[in-house]
Amino acid sequence: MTLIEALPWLERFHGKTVVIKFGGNAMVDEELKAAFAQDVVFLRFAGLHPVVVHGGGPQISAQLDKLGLESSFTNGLRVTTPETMDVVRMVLAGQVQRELVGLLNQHGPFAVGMTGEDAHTMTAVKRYAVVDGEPVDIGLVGDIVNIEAGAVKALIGDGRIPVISSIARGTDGHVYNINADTAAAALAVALGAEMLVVLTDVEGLYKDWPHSDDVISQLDATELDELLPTLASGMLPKMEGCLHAVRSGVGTARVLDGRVPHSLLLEIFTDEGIGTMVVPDDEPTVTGGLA
Ligand SMILES: Nc1ncnc2c1ncn2[C@@H]1O[C@H](COP(=O)(O)OP(=O)(O)O)[C@@H](O)[C@H]1O
Ligand SMILES: CC(=O)N[C@@H](CCC(=O)OP(=O)(O)O)C(=O)O
Repeated sequence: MTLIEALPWLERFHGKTVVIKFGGNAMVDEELKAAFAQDVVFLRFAGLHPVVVHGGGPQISAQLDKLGLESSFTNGLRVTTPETMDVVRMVLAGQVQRELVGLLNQHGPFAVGMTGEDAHTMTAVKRYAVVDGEPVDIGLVGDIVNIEAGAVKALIGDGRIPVISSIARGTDGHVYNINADTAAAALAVALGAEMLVVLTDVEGLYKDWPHSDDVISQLDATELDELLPTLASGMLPKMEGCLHAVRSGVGTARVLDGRVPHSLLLEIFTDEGIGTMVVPDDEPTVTGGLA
């Protein structure tokens, strides 16, 4: 990458909000985590407004395991008992979020951690999984029904980098566990973000997974809508989130390989788009990272 190649992208994205979802599977490697923190701080210095929403599924499962508690998933969502919820809250807000805040703040006083509970940022209602057309009770798993983006916007306005755990306050007094992809997409919409970037542990959206590893480099909302019923659990909330985002005003939604060091910078500031980019329906086909 030559530096000058970045100029059109710097011009285009200056002052724009980018919501980045950092997935639990992409955050198991120490060097990758540090490279991710560098990229996010780079975006901040380049004049963009990065906002991080993080997951931590593998880390929650590991802690449950240590405590002798079982992890079980229905349609990719963790069955969340009150006991499980305590562990989810402890691991996401107390461990994963703290670690990301620490890594970002090695570069300056930027990151401020919060959960969706803070300042009523995320409000949820109970969500049921649907199995064979029937609703299934999966405990304290929530669907976001409202976002109060004021606190996040105030942090952005103050030059900070918000780091948000996917936990929401319920209107019924409970605390809800939210899939982090869903939370990131909802926040991107509420912030009117230019871009939603989902970092994960595969190259992007595979065409015919698990039979082939051909990555779909670009598709529009209608094409994605048609593909959704064929997707398996881990990818489903990601691609549903991307679809919701581009249909609700977010410029583009991208799924990137978090295992590639600096994939975030490569995607945003170079002409070679990597991973999968979802564009709104009326967007002309483009090459590279530009949408
Ligand atoms: N069509 C697909 N393309 C790519 N990955 C897929 C697809 N369908 C299912 N997957 C699975 O989804 C996983 C990513 O989801 P997940 O494990 O929830 O990641 P994260 O922890 O980053 O949120 C991949 O590792 C892969 O096993
Ligand atoms: C309801 C639900 O399933 N919540 C997720 C929240 C964390 C998450 O989404 O983490 P990843 O992005 O690393 O998968 C969970 O408990 O695992």
